[in-house]
Amino acid sequence: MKEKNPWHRPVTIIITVIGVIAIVTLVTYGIVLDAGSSHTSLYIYQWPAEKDNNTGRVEQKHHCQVAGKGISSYTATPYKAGESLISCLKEAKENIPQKMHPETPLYLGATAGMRLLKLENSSASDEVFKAVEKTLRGFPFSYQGARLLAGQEEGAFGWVTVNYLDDRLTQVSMGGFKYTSVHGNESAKGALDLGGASTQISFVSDEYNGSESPDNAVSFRLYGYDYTLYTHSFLCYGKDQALRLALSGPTAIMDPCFHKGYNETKHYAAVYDSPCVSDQKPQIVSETFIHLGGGNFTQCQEVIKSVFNFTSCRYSRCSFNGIFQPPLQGQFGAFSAYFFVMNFLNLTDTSVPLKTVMQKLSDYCATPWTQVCAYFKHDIPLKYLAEYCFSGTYILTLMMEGYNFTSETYSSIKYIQKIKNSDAGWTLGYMLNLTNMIPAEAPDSPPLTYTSYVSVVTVMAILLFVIFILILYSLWPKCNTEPKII
Ligand SMILES: O=c1[nH]cnc2c1ncn2[C@@H]1O[C@H](COP(=O)(O)OP(=O)(O)O)[C@@H](O)[C@H]1O
Ligand SMILES: [Ca+2]
Repeated sequence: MKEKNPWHRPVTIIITVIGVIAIVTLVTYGIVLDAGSSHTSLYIYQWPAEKDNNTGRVEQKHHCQVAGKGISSYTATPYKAGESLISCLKEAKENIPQKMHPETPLYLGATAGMRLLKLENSSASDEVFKAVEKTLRGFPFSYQGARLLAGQEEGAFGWVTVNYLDDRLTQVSMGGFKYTSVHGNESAKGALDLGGASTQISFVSDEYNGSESPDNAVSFRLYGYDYTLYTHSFLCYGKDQALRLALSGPTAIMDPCFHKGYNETKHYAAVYDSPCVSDQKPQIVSETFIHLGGGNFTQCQEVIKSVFNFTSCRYSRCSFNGIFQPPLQGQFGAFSAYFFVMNFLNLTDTSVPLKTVMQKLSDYCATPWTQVCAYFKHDIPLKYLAEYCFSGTYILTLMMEGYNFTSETYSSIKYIQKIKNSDAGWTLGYMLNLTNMIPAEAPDSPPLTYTSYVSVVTVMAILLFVIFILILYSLWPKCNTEPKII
């Protein structure tokens, strides 16, 4: 009979131990492309493969900014919208292990730029989506669709992201365990998202159950707790479209929202080729106008106020343009362009009194363009630089006049870019929803945290291995040192 190799079993055990550790530390990935009005971003998320239904486990692994403009700008050459995504998708291939590619879900969500294009020319928007889909399908990931997000979805998923990353979705950590606790409305944080073509406000309010203006209600059941969220997306009130609204009046020539000394010849088409303002196009023969800066914060505020309509409200209370809004409640996270603009202006600290914030912005707006340009032109793209006075004034006016924040409640807003290394925005909430990552019901018993789980399995595997070696050692044939009695 053939003798068994005594090393077979330890080798098998070592392989098993490595296998167990590999399984528990396996990582799953997901990709979401945010096709915004101004540009597209690709985000890769990762999370441990084994599901323990805990919150706060998904994190952003990689971010790639697509070169060029948003996909809605490629109406004349839709195939270029698809091509523009290739380099970021290649980066995604490099950042995700090859064997995981086929099971990595890939989503693309388009927001207000494509919403406007659909209004303007729906067949052009179909062509852009087709081109984008063709490119996405050409990559080895698990393509899950490219679609237009409704404004409510954009607002609601932004809210989910912020509250998920902030660990506010009804779970608290205590001594290594996560317990479900009745957090709900008291601890949920509102979300304010400012884009180029639309802006979203989303929050929970004890005074809103969805019965008044049901179009603004989004209901979730997350971790066993029901939330009814108030959300509204204002199309045309992102900062780029709002600038067009502000420019499209008689004030277009001497613009108080631009620095003194700013003097640019612009095409009327560049202002009016958008459904937000196309009906206001002046009947003028000339193709261009001169855009002159006046650098006056107070006058700029007045111009911006004029783009909001406060005249009619058929509900108990409204924000603007006749849109219902319940009373503001709790803290708010303000992200995307809110952060970019206020961060540039050095005004992200909301514990500073609002009066001081306004004074600083007023001083900035009054700074001559030559001075601003000389100071920043090497670090900041000129387009952004020229618009920061307008954008800062727009943000404060939107918050104070539009959404009814006051000098007291202003400090409840926090300007945020990232939470725990993940960007604040709708993409993470969108993926959590589509991958069913957030369960409706809370786990029955307090589960072990992932780290504790991996530690316990590892320690047990090592212990088993040591015990096995000891047993093996005890059974090993030994030289008998005792004198043999023959
Ligand atoms: O560094 C920056 N400074 C100022 N604004 C920025 C910066 N980076 C991005 N933005 C602005 O943020 C906004 C992002 O909007 P996005 O492209 O997501 O549109 P959407 O959400 O309305 O579809 C745009 O107005 C863009 O110009
Ligand atoms: Ca956006």
